[in-house]
Amino acid sequence: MSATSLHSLLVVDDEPDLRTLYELTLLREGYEVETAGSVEEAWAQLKDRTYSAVITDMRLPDGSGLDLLRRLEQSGRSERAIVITAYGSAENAVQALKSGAYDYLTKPVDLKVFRSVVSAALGRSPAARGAAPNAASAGVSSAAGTGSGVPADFGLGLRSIVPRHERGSGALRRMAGQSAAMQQVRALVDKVARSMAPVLVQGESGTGKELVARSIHQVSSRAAQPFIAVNCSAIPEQLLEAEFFGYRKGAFTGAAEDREGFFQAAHGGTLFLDEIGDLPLSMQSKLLRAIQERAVRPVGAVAEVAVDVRIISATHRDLAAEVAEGRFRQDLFYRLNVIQIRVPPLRERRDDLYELCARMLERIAGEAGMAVMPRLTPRALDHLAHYDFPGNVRELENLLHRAVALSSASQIDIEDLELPIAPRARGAAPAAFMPAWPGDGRIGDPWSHEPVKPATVLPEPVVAGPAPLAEPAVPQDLVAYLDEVERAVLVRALERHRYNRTAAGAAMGLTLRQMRYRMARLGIQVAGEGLTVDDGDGAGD
Ligand SMILES: Nc1ncnc2c1ncn2[C@@H]1O[C@H](COP(=O)(O)OP(=O)(O)OP(=O)(O)O)[C@@H](O)[C@H]1O
Repeated sequence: MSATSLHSLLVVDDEPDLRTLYELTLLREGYEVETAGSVEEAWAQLKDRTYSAVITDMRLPDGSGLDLLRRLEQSGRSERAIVITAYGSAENAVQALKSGAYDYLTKPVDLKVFRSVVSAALGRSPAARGAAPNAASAGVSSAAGTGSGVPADFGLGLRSIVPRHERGSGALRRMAGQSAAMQQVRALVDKVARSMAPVLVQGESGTGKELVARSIHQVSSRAAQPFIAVNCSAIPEQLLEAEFFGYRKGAFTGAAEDREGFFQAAHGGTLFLDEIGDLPLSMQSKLLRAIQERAVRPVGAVAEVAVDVRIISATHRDLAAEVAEGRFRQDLFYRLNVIQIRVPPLRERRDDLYELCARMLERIAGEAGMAVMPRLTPRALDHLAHYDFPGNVRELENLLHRAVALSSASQIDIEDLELPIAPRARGAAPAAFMPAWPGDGRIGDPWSHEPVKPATVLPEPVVAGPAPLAEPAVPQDLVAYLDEVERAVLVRALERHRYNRTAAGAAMGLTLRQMRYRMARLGIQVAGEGLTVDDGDGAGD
């Protein structure tokens, strides 16, 4: 018995010829197949037994495929559903996905696509597709264009491929925040992970859109397959087609070998298209075609290659407005926006700030191998509470990284934050920041070393008014700034290791020789039971 015959399928279509065609195709794949010609007939069979999947035509004599889908949903059945819709009826396809279909097929059904959609629905790995593009396998991104029209470095805009060891883990757990908004995001992630429906993640820069996309992938049945993240805005227009669809050797000057594109690299998995709103119109129509046909034609190739890819896209733009302005194709918008997840900016979910700080500080400290997790003083947290975070969670993350590097003690105070707003008069964090995190003083509590109950820290509720907007700080002298960061880190490491240079260096992956060099360069000297630091001009290179 082959592995596929473990799967039983119910095919529902009222046209006998098509029914037979589908049946034969599936039997040849090794599945066990039963058929029905109407909604009621199908339902009667479903009452008798469970199938692995139901493949149904949309138009049936006694109702529609959607009726069958709803019944399956309402009775909590485990079958995955695939709906076959008439050509060009995007509305029906979208409707089917929204009603819980795993995927849809359009007529006339391409049997290759048919087989691959069914096997994806059953959680079988698609056929191996050869190697990913070079840059892709290196997992590197480069935003530099060549300007010559010749793609010198394929993989432009390619942000990452989930490394094998990270697959199926992490992103959802990493997503912090218990605000109503984040709970809704999590619930949606869980719901949409079960289908193939395209998802559009909308939100300002740095809100966590990619984290949402990774979470969907990791929760989905595609988790063991690649997750390819692409930044559409980083790819020069003339390279887009080759980057997305690949190319054949000799297709243009410099094409010395066949190369697969993002679609082929994501085969069986998820393709995350970040900044989709930045794709030029010409590429939008090619992308639409690839999504509709589930096939791509590499530049210079004659034949198309079938691809099984789930698309998740993201944008910080209002895509509906872009459509109205004629900058984004309506039909593509319709295809991508089957399910929308909006990730709110940090200032709209201020309740999450406390937990975010706690989790990030814990992670930063863990990554840096610090014995004690640095904590925010109440003053510092109050200060953060009055900042609007135009760069959202990413800005908070960067700011905490910098603060950990700059603060010489295990507490992070206002000065270490370097926020571009003036500190308020000494006071409490506003009520809007009442932590949803249990302030129990454990390692995850960023407030202080002591167990602090919010009520004792927040004597009087203050309603957070709109915080003044300001440009994030940019150092006026980057070299001096980075030296300052490095100096603070070295001093802290030396203090932690009782001024033993070998131990302090080893803790940071430096040899004694490297440590000596850096200390000399930054004017740090061990003097008896302490340090002298000369941060003036004296420190030679
Ligand atoms: N809810 C969260 N919990 C923990 N970390 C988060 C959360 N949201 C975002 N982050 C972290 O913030 C950083 C930025 O997130 P991400 O890259 O997903 O944002 P984005 O919206 O995709 O940004 P951009 O629009 O610039 O591409 C990442 O390091 C991510 O891990």
